[in-house]
Amino acid sequence: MVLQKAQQEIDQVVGRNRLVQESDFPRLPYIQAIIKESFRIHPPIPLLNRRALEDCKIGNYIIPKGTLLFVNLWSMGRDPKIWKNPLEFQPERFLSQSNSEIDVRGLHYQLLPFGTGRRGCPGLSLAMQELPTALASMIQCFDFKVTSPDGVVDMSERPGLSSPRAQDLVCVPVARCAPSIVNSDVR
Ligand code: HEM
Repeated sequence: MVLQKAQQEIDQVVGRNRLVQESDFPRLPYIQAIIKESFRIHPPIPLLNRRALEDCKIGNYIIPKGTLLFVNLWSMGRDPKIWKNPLEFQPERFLSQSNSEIDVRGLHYQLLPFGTGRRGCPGLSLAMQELPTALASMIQCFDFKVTSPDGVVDMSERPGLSSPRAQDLVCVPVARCAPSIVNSDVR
């Protein structure tokens, strides 16, 4: 299970006596893979758009000047021509030799959660500095008990600018570390 594997990684690298911190991130490849896999299957911004400034040809398509183009990140993330078992949440795919080089900085076109080029997201560095630590500390400190009767998290989405969930996620965080680690020395 993904959550247990992530907890194991954090327990091995950081332990439970101090809170995970930014400098731990390079030693937490599974957490990095979870973030990429989440971006692949649930891109926070599912469509990029561009307007063609001049006539151009992309593949076999003639794009006339002025055309509004949409890049559908959501469907690229679920395309079986690009990803094996695309509908399965498998962070391990980013640890395999063939995919381990793929990052989110706009150079690998199969995974563009922050867009790419001159209009790519200027908040990328801030987001990628904060996100891993926020996610890793939640995983380190809590188990998450799902409250639905069947124990399954419904990941379906409804239409919307930022891939909103169809059903709210309701779960109960259960502490797995002593509260004192929040005040532990940062080394
Ligand atoms: C997980 C976090 C984030 C994701 C997934 C994300 C994603 C994106 C995407 C896909 C775009 C469009 C890029 C393109 O068209 O090529 C964008 C644009 C933008 N983002 Fe983010 N973003 C995130 C966080 C942030 C943060 C933290 C900031 C600011 C502190 C920010 C500020 C902006 C701005 C100002 C633009 C418009 C850039 C332009 O049009 O030139 N974003 N973002």
